[in-house]
Amino acid sequence: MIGSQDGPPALEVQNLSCRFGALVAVHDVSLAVPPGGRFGIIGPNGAGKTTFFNLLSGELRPSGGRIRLFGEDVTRLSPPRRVAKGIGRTFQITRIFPDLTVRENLTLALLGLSRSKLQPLRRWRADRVRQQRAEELAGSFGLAHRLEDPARVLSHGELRELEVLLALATEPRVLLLDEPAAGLSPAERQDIRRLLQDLPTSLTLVMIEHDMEVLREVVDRVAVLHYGELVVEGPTAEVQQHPAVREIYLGSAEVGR
Ligand SMILES: Nc1ncnc2c1ncn2[C@@H]1O[C@H](COP(=O)(O)OP(=O)(O)OP(=O)(O)O)[C@@H](O)[C@H]1O
Repeated sequence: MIGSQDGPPALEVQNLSCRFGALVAVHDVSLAVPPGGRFGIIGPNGAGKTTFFNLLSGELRPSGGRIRLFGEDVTRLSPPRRVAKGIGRTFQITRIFPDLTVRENLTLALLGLSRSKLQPLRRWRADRVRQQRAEELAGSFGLAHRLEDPARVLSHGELRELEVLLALATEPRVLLLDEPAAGLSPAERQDIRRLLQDLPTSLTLVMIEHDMEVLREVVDRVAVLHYGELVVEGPTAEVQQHPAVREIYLGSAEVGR
């Protein structure tokens, strides 16, 4: 496994649960991801994956359990405070502003680091450090030529890349990616796979993803959620072959791909 076994895990979840009325969307889930670990979460539709992410990023409060980031209990912190502590994420539904350029979207995300969100646009442009960082980020994903284009003209694949960049702009220590390859063409999938493989090794990555090829290449361990429960967790290849997992996915192409 990538990552150190010394010290506290980058992310530790203990007995985490979330109820919506009578429905238990996440039930007593425990797992730990070491610093620099690459971790995948799979499960059929409605298994509780997005709810689990919302608990991690603070969009939802758990009904029970604990979340620790590098040993620090963040269970009760608001989403912005978790971002400040180092949890970054993308969303299944994009949060990109379509009429702003790639540069402006990135600059806005970079401004999320400070308390100066209300600076007028011309002052962002004068902020050389952030402009340089926006250019570096775009360059690292091959989006430098798109900096001055409005986000609405980007391809689906480029939008997905921009989402990852926006999350990286918050300088996360733990990055949560919600289906980064969803809806991409085979060529775009390859691009995002490469991009994810090239992320700094110090970054801890947790991603929800259906595409087993992406998972095999990017993550080293996978957890399977089913009806809100963690059914199996282990090395990607083993999990893929696990009888319980094959049964859950029986009739579905997802796990055999
Ligand atoms: N805000 C909510 N209020 C009530 N029920 C919810 C809410 N959010 C999710 N659920 C329910 O919780 C269960 C888990 O949903 P969740 O979206 O977490 O699953 P998922 O594994 O992410 O599914 P998908 O792959 O379709 O995105 C589902 O039965 C869903 O209908």
